[in-house]
Amino acid sequence: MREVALKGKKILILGAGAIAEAMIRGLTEADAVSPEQIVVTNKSNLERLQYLQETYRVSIVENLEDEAGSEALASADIILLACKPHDVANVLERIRDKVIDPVVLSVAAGVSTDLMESILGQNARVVRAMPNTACAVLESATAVSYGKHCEEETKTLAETILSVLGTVSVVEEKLMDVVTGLSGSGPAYFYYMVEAMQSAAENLGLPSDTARTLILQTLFGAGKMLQETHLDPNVLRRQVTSPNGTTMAGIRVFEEANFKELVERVITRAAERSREMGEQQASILQ
Ligand SMILES: NC(=O)C1=CN([C@@H]2O[C@H](COP(=O)(O)OP(=O)(O)OC[C@H]3O[C@@H](n4cnc5c(N)ncnc54)[C@H](OP(=O)(O)O)[C@@H]3O)[C@@H](O)[C@H]2O)C=CC1
Ligand SMILES: O=C(O)[C@@H]1CCC=N1
Repeated sequence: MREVALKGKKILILGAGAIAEAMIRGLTEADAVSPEQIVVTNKSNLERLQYLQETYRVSIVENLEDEAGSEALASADIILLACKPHDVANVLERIRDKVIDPVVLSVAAGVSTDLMESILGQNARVVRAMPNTACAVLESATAVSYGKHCEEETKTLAETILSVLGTVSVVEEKLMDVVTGLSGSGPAYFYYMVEAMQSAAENLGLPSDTARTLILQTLFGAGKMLQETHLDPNVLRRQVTSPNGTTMAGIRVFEEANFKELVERVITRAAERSREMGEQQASILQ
């Protein structure tokens, strides 16, 4: 089914940074898309393009204005927009007259389908997605919402690609900024926690390798417990928390520092930042 939907589709990726690489790696390693179906370009960093070409065997285009660039634009079935939010309007303006009705799948934080439609023309099929870098290992938590002109075929195509890379949740577009602050940025929150646990463990005398093994397996085990038992995290937490034991003592320190409130502030601020970046792009067009 997946092979049929993606078979022969040409994917042009505008942007060659962290998320583009994670998606390329996931799609090619899962064998969902062959490297010949993918063309990547960026603004100016040729070394980076060459690295992607050598690593994943994808094609690269240095300049969208030359013959190879024009050919890549005209033949693209899907344009994956993976540049920074502040480059989106400019990039879309440059390509709009050179593409032939592709599906535009944007992963840019904050940038609305309205904005993209207003640049590309009102019939453009525009998809706004928010994956995370775990695309690289096919474990992204991706959310998606659709522009006004996406019919079932476009939705199926987008969800087929994204579901290769992990889970896909369809959400109302007004929730995309929250999703961005939650699961788009989310891996970094867990990595930050791991960094903190690692340095605490080392400060308390554990060898670095041992600390890393213990922390990563604890993180992985907790995630698997949440997924496989379907129990509420609160229930699972209580199973670890013996009366008057070590966990209770540790959690009390979290509570004294208002940890839950802090996490809410973190996600609220990240969501707000997504909104701000979208508004900055919208204001350029006014
Ligand atoms: N990193 C993440 O975890 C996630 C990021 N995103 C979104 O993905 C997008 C990219 O993020 P990320 O990969 O981290 O960013 P990076 O800074 O790593 O990459 C940005 C890429 O965009 C390229 N670029 C800039 N201008 C143009 C242009 N005019 N035409 C083509 N390419 C261009 C840059 O090229 P050059 O190097 O030559 O300047 C670079 O390859 C952002 O919008 C972000 O919101 C979404 C989900 C997760
Ligand atoms: O930090 C960012 O802006 C991007 C969006 C989600 C994850 N990284």
